[in-house]
Amino acid sequence: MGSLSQPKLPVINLSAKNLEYNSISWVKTCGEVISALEKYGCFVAKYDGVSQELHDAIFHASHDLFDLPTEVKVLNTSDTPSHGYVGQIPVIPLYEGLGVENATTADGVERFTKLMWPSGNGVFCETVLMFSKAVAELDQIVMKMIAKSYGIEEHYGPLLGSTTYLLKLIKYLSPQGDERNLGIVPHTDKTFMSILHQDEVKGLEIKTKDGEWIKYDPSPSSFVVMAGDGCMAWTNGKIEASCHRVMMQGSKERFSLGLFTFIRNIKIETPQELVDENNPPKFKAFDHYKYLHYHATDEGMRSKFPLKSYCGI
Ligand SMILES: O=C(O)CCC(=O)C(=O)O
Ligand SMILES: [Fe+2]
Repeated sequence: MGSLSQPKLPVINLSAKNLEYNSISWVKTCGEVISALEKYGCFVAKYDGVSQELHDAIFHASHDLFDLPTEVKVLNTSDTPSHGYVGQIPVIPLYEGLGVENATTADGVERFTKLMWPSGNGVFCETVLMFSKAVAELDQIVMKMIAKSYGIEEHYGPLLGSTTYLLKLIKYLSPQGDERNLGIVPHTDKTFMSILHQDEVKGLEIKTKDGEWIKYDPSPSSFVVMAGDGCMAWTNGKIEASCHRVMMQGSKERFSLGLFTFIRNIKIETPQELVDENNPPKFKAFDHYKYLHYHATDEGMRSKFPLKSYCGI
């Protein structure tokens, strides 16, 4: 495609008021969500579950967090690869991230807050919990739509019951000089679903199936809803995880947030409804956390398509 037409991601209104379950507008929106996910593996959701005040508060909280000394931030460790503190990585020197595990529960957020601020930080704790819960609702709206569209609603119940939420707070330094610098290398998320939100500094790019990079234009009421490898396996590849990267430019630092879902205790397994002679099964049932550990091995990191290397049929 020529440079005249800037490709854009579909924008879909998922605000609560026009989304009564199974209403005419719900069914219509459902169709838009599925076609966007099948085409791009992601879309931009307009969502009013996070107010402008909460948007301001969460980025304020994020600035406070990254202002802490590195010795404190590295205390955030995790048994799961890339769930704790990630920073000072030679291939992505601009990137720093901290994961809050079980971010939709008071216990999870309190544990993280206590680690970072032993004497407490009530505002941080409340803000993170409120933001995570609001964005988790958006995830559940989208998941219900996927399940309904594919006629696999009965399989969504157990999945929802086993869903855990990781909130990742991310900061990118501005590149030195005026080149475009890689903030994060092209990848697909190893999550089930990812919902990304950010401040006004651009940089997120999504690759289309034709290999073009779409530049995301952020706003406080916009969220990028993106399928991860887990969703790809569950839907038998009908929805592909989208490849994305962050390119940093200019003199401003960039702050972003990802609410990431993972499936604990049950295997991710393609429902029989999505398998027939024209659609043979593509992935074996697998344990999501074991997959995350596999991805962190040399073999997993070298693989061009780790989901396929791990559990492809
Ligand atoms: O910063 C962003 O917008 C994207 C972050 C990302 O892709 C990730 O953490 O997996
Ligand atoms: Fe990502």
